[in-house]
Amino acid sequence: MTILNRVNSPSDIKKLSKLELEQLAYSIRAHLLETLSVTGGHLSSNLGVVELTLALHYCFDSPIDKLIWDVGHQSYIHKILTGRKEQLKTIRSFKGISGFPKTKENEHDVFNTGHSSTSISAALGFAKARDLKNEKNHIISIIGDGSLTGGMAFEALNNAGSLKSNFIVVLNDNNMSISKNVGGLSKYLDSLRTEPFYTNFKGDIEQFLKKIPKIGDNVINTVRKSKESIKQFLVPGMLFEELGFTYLGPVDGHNLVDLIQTFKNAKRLNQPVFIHVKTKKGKGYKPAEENPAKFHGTQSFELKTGIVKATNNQETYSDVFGKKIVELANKDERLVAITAAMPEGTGLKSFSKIFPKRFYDVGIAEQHAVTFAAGMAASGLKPIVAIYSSFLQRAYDQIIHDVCLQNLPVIFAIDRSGLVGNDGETHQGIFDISFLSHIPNLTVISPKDKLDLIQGLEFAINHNGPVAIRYPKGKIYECNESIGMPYTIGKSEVIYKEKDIALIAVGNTYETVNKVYKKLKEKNLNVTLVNARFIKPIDEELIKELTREHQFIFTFEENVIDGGYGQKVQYFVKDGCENNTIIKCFALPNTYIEQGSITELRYEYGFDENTLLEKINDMITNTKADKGEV
Ligand SMILES: Cc1ncc(C[n+]2csc(CCOP(=O)(O)OP(=O)(O)O)c2C)c(N)n1
Ligand SMILES: CC(=O)[C@@H](O)[C@H](O)COP(=O)(O)O
Ligand SMILES: [Mg+2]
Repeated sequence: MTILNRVNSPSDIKKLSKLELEQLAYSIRAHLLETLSVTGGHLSSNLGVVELTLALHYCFDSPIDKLIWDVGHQSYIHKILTGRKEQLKTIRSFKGISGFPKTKENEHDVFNTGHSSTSISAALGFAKARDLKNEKNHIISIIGDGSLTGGMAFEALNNAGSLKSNFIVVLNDNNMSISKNVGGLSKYLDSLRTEPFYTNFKGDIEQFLKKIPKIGDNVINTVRKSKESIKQFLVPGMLFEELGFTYLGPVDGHNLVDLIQTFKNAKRLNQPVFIHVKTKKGKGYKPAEENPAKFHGTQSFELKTGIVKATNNQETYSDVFGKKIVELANKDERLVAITAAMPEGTGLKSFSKIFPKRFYDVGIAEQHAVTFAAGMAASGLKPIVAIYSSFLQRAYDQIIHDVCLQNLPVIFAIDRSGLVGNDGETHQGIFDISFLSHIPNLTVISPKDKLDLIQGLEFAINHNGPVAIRYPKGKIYECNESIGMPYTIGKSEVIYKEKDIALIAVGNTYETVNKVYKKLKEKNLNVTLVNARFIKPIDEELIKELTREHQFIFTFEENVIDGGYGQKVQYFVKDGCENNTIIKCFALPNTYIEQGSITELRYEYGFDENTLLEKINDMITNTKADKGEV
């Protein structure tokens, strides 16, 4: 029986001795590793915060005190300590527990997260509300060094410094985002971590200077004249002090005694406190310590060796995108690539190695990435900004105000469009068609397969204006019937042209729709099959033509129904065509879609081949019956 068996809630750890806490940290790591080696998940970040989470729950009284986890991918230990250790095996799975904090899941999850850099703002909101209500509790935001590169974190720090009550920001600094952290701030934090002098310096500046032979007295005299500037040199965390925080640290984030002492001190201060904790990403598991990025978000793996279980090395959409832009960059030296802290996920790793001077990782700063690209485009370059669909939501105004209003030739490579699966609500890329397809000047395309993605990127590079090209997570689809029709703006790709029933597939839905098409053909129905390709502008000429010869047009998209492609078609047909063609849009409901595998979610939301076929058949039969045709 391990000590973890005795821990079912945070109150159970408050009575433990130092030795027992250390044993508990060991048991938690073992439990985490054993479970995640089967389920997969965000391993490295969680291994790095075992002691930090233990110390937080030891010192504070959750859920009265509020622990707000930035991104929340590192909240697994918090989940283990708050009654969910058995459920950990269901993490990120359909109907299981979420990989992020969820208020509906547990009272200790006080604020939902998933996207980065929100925790300080949210915590400050809690703190202000507490003060207004005259309540007495502690509010703690726990943010990583990667997430601190997000602008929102600074907006919140700037706002928080004036608070006159207790508010704690814990910086979990492991020098890593998913990949190595980037930028000036990271260097600044690094300087605080690497100078042991700073770490130990707590005393009187003058006492210290006196110890320096000869130089000391002179320096003191100068210093007396300029107390602030010497503070600048010698007080660690001056940046945070200047923002109005009391800076504590750096603290060894794997030393429970130091952590507990620091949190106890921080609790006593009636003001904003910034605690700088240094941790090692992947701590306690050699393969993850050696390669934290690989185990940041991992599939299942063999515990002994750290070998990630076979994914058959399947080529993904991100891989194809990454290869193609290297090829395009070889031909066009104006092409540059930008990522917001996702070089691996977006497939830009090889580009970064081949063209280091034309590659920019700007940190977790999607808004900045877009406007940065706009500046480059305005200077004659061809920037490609590769951002996941859900993270691009952040940069809505920058897309409109900085890029599209000026009709600048920025290419938005939107990865993870559509359902992404296990990350759940915060990460599903199901809003991009709706939030992009009404923006003037922006062309929006959604390729159906590998060849189409390649052609789409060629089109985007040659187009003189902003283009958004969206493609999904996972294995690339190669369509045997791919005809590779050349790209013309606003023209769909007609794969088979008949009469009566038209199926128009948007992007990745083509794979399933193609199967539906074949089943309908087996029933000797007359079916037209179209790859929409352009979401904006839509192919009005084709749609007009289809309404003349088809009783039904069915559209398919992995996007919420409102503001989607199907509604655009419906609107156009109502407004611009004279026939009575029935348009039925297959899309996702206007809701937040939980976690699960992509296949499970497609079943759940009726997007699998059989359900679609059934619905289409029913619709055809009912309509014909209404018309007295059967
Ligand atoms: C807005 C946004 N952009 C990108 C991401 C993807 N992302 C998740 S975790 C992460 C790295 C976070 O680094 P850090 O905060 O230092 O935490 P660590 O993983 O090092 O523990 C990134 C880039 C995200 N969740 N949200
Ligand atoms: C926590 C987070 O936002 C990322 O780690 C995300 O889970 C990455 O998703 P992919 O695994 O699809 O790259
Ligand atoms: Mg980090």
